[in-house]
Amino acid sequence: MIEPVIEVTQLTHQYNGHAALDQLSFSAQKGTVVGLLGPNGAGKTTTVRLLNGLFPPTSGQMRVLGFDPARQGGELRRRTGVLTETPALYERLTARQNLAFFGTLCGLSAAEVSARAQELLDFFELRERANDRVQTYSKGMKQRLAIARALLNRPQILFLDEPTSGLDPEASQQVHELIANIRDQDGQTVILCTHNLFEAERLCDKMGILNRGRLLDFGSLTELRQRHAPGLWLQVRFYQSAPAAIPSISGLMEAVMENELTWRLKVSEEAVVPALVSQMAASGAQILSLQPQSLSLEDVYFKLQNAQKEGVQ
Ligand SMILES: Nc1ncnc2c1ncn2[C@@H]1O[C@H](COP(=O)(O)OP(=O)(O)OP(=O)(O)O)[C@@H](O)[C@H]1O
Repeated sequence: MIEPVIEVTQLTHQYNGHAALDQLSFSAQKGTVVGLLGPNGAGKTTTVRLLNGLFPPTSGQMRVLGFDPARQGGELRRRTGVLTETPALYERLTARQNLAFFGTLCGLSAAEVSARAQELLDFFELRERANDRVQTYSKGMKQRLAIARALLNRPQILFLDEPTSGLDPEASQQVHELIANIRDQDGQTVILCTHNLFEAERLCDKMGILNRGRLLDFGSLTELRQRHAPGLWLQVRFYQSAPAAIPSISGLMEAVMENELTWRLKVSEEAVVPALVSQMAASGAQILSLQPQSLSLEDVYFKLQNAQKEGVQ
């Protein structure tokens, strides 16, 4: 079995008696992207701070890369990289000078700093502008440089807090590709805090959905869908005419007519689909197309958040 790089059990944190995190439990495996999703104030940033040992939790247990962050924060932080919501870069220095400065702070030698900076400038496509002051960069370039800064020490875990906030779609897409590359090429674990559900759906292998410090659920999108929105919707389009009746096979949960030639059918699982198609064809139906319609993360997310609001959870 693969050892988790992060293991959190019943983690609770209060600021001045106010609970920011309440009994949070989850784990993250090496080489995966794990998302922490939730509205403002859900507890995402607090989780990142606790996992990096910036302060101890009120209660609960954590292991990160085998360390106890509350007691071994310094050792742990040499092996993690953090991009905060407001990344600190020196605007009057160039990208290369910024990387050199922060690399030296990480304890890299002059030769290591220069080689690593060059590697990162290439990877983040900043080479051409490496000797220009950061104040002349676009927001997307600054964000790429900030992620490069977080990667200087070759961290085993990279924490990214809202890495695409304020970026335009092109710059966001570029950052998404970089995050996927970081996981795929270097086998690093990425903890991604985000409000952006499209980003989470695209990048995360597993995700935790938080609300006011409570974890509403944790899993892959497939697992979350199975738990909170079971079944599979199919859109079926017929050629010229729809059948008078949709056959009642076992596993067909709902049938809704969209228009004369289009039906939406909900089945319990994919395995039921071939029998449904055969029965419809046997009854003379001419099927033009059949399109499975997966629920998006957004559908699942709002189902969970709304259930929480209504006190169902
Ligand atoms: N230093 C602090 N002192 C007091 N309360 C705090 C502090 N930091 C965070 N909180 C509170 O803890 C709760 C969780 O905040 P946190 O910043 O962890 O949430 P978040 O999910 O990262 O939110 P956002 O998406 O807005 O960054 C909020 O109610 C917040 O007001």
